[in-house]
Amino acid sequence: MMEMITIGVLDLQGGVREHLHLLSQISNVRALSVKKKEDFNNLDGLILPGGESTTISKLLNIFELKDIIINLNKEEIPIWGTCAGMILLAKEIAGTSTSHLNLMDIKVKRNAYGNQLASFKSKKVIPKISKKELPLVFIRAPYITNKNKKVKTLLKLDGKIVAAEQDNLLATAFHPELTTDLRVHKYFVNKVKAD
Ligand SMILES: NC(=O)CC[C@H](N)C(=O)O
Repeated sequence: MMEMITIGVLDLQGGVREHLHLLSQISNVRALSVKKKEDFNNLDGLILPGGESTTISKLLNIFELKDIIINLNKEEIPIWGTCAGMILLAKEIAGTSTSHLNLMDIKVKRNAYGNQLASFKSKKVIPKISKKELPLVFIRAPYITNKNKKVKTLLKLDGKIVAAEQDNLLATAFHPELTTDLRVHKYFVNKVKAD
């Protein structure tokens, strides 16, 4: 029998259920919503969902969860941030001197597509994930404006980095959990298994 792996989805605000729903369709994965300190014990991977990064960050402080997530990263547990989750991972946020978890060597611009393009869909191949196009859903999305050499670009859209990876960390500006396509979740699951 294949070993089960446990993936937590940070459940403070935002698109939690959608991630849990997609993970529940992947075999040998136990998906949990995590919000209390003890929920973070024995996780093999963690997803930081989309939502509102400043709100999630405030709640992380209130529930004293930042150090717990920073420690998971020290243990090289795979962590995937989607949209607001990517902003939480970033070491720099354009236009402000604050950052949240301060884990990934990226600078992000929030709401980077402005009002007119606040939400849009696209399709692109992400060679490291699949040879066939993936559906991409962007909602008031950030993109990555700068990164250092440790960060590998997975996808650029119109010249802007919208998916990247740094060791155990994965960041996507878009929302695979709002599609029915499991490929990005499976990619993350494989990252967890390889860990
Ligand atoms: N869909 C999203 O997660 C949007 C992110 C949001 N604009 C933020 O800055 O936190």
